[in-house]
Amino acid sequence: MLLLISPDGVEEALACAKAADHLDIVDVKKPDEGSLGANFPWVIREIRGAVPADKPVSATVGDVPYKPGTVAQAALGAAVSGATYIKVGLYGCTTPDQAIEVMRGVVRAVKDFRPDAFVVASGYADAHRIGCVSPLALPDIARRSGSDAAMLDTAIKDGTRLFDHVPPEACGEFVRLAHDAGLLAALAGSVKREDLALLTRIGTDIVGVRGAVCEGGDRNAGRIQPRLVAEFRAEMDRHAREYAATPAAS
Ligand SMILES: O=C[C@H](O)COP(=O)(O)O
Repeated sequence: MLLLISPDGVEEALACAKAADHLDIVDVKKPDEGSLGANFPWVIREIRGAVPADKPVSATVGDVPYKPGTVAQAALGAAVSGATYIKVGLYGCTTPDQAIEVMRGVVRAVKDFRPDAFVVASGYADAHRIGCVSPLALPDIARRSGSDAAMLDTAIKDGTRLFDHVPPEACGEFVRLAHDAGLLAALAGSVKREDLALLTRIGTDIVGVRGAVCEGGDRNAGRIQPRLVAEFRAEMDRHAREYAATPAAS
């Protein structure tokens, strides 16, 4: 399982750089603009320059409306700024067809510019609270749009977590559907260390985290701490080892 950490700017990206041995992807976002809030192009560029070259930089394009042209152009902006993982939160899409249309535009805009870029179609575990496409529709949306991964995060950061909205068995189904479609499965949403055993067992490819590696577990007031990133990673590795040793894993 890969560890994706979401700094809110250059200062926190430097904290990620200090913990670079313990994480896999640095995901630039602007949490005060929403769950997948987009940051400025110059911030993405500066972060690309600040983290080790072998660590991919991801950028969120926002909790986007159903406006395919607007979103495609924003996604290209993130790619031009140096992000090679482009994450789109399909907040304003109420049907799978709308979501596919948005993601097709993103895939074309990004891959015409950079064919090896990795496009992530993200929905929300708490879609029922905001009226967007349902979580289990995401793998098919990602497949039919030519995206590389399907993701779930939580839209409303009120202390509820991924598994509060999509129970582990349904997350397992999400992962299976993504894998059957040839995609990676990414899961996030106030994930804590105690969720790692289940996330490992269901075959999650990427876990996305912010709050759990911020001081006091506070994704807004706390700052990312390299020590907490290292501890989170150690816990991931422990679960990976334990799971690999169980008969179910073979
Ligand atoms: O992409 C991952 C998100 O930043 C998760 O943030 P969170 O762990 O605070 O919910």
